[in-house]
Amino acid sequence: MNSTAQLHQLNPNAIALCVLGRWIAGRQWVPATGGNFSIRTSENSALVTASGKDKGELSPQDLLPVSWQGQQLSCNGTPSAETALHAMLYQLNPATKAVLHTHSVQATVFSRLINQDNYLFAGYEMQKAISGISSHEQLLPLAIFDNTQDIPALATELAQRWHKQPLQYGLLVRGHGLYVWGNSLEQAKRHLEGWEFLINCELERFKIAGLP
Ligand SMILES: CSC[C@@H](O)[C@@H](O)C(=O)COP(=O)(O)O
Ligand SMILES: [Zn+2]
Repeated sequence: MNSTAQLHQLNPNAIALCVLGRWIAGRQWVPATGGNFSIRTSENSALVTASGKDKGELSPQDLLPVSWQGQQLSCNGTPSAETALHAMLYQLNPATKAVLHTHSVQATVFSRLINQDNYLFAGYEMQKAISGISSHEQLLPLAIFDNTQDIPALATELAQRWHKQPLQYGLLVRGHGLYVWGNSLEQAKRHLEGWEFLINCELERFKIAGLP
């Protein structure tokens, strides 16, 4: 490992991200090496989890320095297979400091029950867990994208949709999982819990009231 990589991994946020990974894994949201995480280190770089790692057992050396120029990524190692989506989220909003991707059963099932490319949450106090939302009466959209193994294509689609309407700190990939982000690691964690809570509420409601 070169000295720049070692310096990045001494970043206190790198340790905080490893700790958060254990917390997320404890909720069964990253089974079987699923999911990936990153924290921004500069305008055009981030530490990204190495591909194929158990995200509940990360140590700082599992966070790889990645930099980007548009869709061009560079890294001395094999970062997450979904790094292009992280890089796109950082490029779409310079304030974004952390990105978390999870594979909870609930988010995965919910994403398969919704055929539209957006689902509107309304009426939940917990919508206020998402930054910018101040009332349960405010509509809160969650964007849903079809899954693909072509992650650069998904990143391009994300950018196209974002330019029409910026997303609200979360998106679902159908049959795959949830992405959340935030202006700090703590905010990204709050968005993760918030979106998971809202998705669970709607799933419970569908069981009683039927699908929308
Ligand atoms: C367990 S397969 C899941 C992967 O295909 C992918 O969706 C994922 O989230 C983890 O990939 P990774 O390359 O480890 O970041
Ligand atoms: Zn994934």
